[in-house]
Amino acid sequence: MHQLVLVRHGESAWNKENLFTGWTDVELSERGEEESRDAGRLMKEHGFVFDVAFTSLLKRAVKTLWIMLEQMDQMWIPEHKEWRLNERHYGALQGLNKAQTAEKYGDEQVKLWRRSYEVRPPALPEGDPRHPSFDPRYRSLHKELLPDTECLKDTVERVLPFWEQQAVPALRQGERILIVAHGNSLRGLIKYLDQVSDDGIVGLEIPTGSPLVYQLDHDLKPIRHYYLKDLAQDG
Ligand SMILES: O=C(O)[C@H](O)COP(=O)(O)O
Repeated sequence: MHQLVLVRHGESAWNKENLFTGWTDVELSERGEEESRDAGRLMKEHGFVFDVAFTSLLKRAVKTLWIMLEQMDQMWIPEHKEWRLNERHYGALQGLNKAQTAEKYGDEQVKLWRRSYEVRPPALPEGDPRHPSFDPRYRSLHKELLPDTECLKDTVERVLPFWEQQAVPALRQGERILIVAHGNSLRGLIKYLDQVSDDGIVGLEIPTGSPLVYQLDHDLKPIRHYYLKDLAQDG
């Protein structure tokens, strides 16, 4: 059996303000830092030990990882920062308030943008300074890889190469891995792991800062998954 733990970053400053975030690089809120400490303590209490960690290039995920590793006294393990684990790119919606956007475009349209599989939000305008091509952290990537908007399908398609080329080899070597990412990049990975349908994924929500444990069989197929908080509550 293989161990995989997925954690969505703790609450961010823009989660708190209910703003579309995507690739915007925002800090954790104080609550998000507390969630991260609690998650690290919980994993330590349950004896979780990791051999390698993966996270995105966005500080809300990186800091969540660091805070949890510090609580577990495992800051020494190798960590890999992967653009492919970044949150789904929300295009021109980034920075807009979700409630105000729903008032302007309607709840149904916003739900489609947020939770459907193949509906992309409006793209960033050409030359928008927020485009990833202006961000030095992506300078080594071919421009056609850099999104100006993404639907969940797009996100799945850029997360899966990470899964196949980075996570699978580590798991097959018996390494216990921790992945700290984002609500939608994790929805995309979970869709693949659990073979969730395009319709079924609409209802899947990932809470912030809550370790989700996957037990995988020899073929890396999920045997079971559970939130560690639920296990703790069940005693
Ligand atoms: O990018 C964001 O706005 C959040 O991280 C996730 O937003 P969502 O839950 O609206 O997809």
